[in-house]
Amino acid sequence: MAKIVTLGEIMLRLSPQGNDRFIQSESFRIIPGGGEANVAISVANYGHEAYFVSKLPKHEIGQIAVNALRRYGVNTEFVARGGDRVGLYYAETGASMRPSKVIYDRAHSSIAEADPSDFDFDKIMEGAAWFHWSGITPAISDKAAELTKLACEAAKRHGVTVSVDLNFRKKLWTSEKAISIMRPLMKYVDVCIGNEEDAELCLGFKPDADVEGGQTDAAGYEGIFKQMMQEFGFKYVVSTLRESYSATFNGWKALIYDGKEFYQSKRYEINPIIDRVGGGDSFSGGLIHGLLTKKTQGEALEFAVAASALKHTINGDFNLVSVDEVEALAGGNANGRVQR
Ligand SMILES: O=C(O)C(=O)C[C@H](O)[C@H](O)CO
Repeated sequence: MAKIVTLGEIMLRLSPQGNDRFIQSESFRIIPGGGEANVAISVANYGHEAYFVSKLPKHEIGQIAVNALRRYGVNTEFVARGGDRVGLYYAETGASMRPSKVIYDRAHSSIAEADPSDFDFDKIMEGAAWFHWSGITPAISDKAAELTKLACEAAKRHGVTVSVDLNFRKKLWTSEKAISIMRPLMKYVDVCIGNEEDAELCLGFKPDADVEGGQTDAAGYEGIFKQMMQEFGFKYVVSTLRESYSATFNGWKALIYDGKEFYQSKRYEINPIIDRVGGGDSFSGGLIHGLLTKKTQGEALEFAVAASALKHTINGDFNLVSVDEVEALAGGNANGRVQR
């Protein structure tokens, strides 16, 4: 299996019980998570040598996050320790027509204030097959954006495949700022993951005209994918596609383009959704495993979309599933019966 490195922030998610609102809560559950940490845990579950790179305080609250990574087999040797703050976010789970809500409390976290001297990126990338980051990392702070660039440069020096999940977060930066930082970073990227909204807000691509009811259909993606490929020369452009036409219909599928063929995965109907946070990250984790181990882009995508469909059934950010469980779903052998 391969050495896979991810860079970003792991936070503590503070959530009310069940569907309670923030203001009626007397206690919050602590759930560790963060885009790139979630990807590291996914690939560790698939048997890879996963390394998460970040900075966390030395105190016990920082240790909660380190322990969460170690519990699932992620190597934390390159998590620098120091600074004062672990990023927090509060997440309220919606119900029916009431949407879920996130409030960040992450400014001045240790990773937001980390310095290049906290990391030896050449050592980190040595022997790695894959480096993954997301648009959340450069959005955290200018210093974190600089770290992202240094990590990408080191990855390229060591011949490491680089993937990005564009992951636009409007509470962290504006589209103008995102475009100015993200576009120059695309020259390091081999595999670009993002929906049409991310492509517009992070990279400045305008969606095609055939957007129906606010959702671009699979055909509408072809134009955007072609433009992205032409401009940045990615090896693959990939997107998940949520088809939610009602509160109970949660269609979930994905698309991949290698510059020659568009492949569209099968669609899963996920009902009920237990926790959608981390759904995109579980897709990225599955895609990395798929592209590293499968023969075709189609097989890789089917693995990724099945992995992320399963994530929606699990509480917390992490996709705690094995290769066999994902293969069973992707291969049509999962029937929801008790496994004895
Ligand atoms: O929004 C973020 O910055 C997070 O990393 C929180 C969640 O873990 C992430 O959004 C899941 O993809």
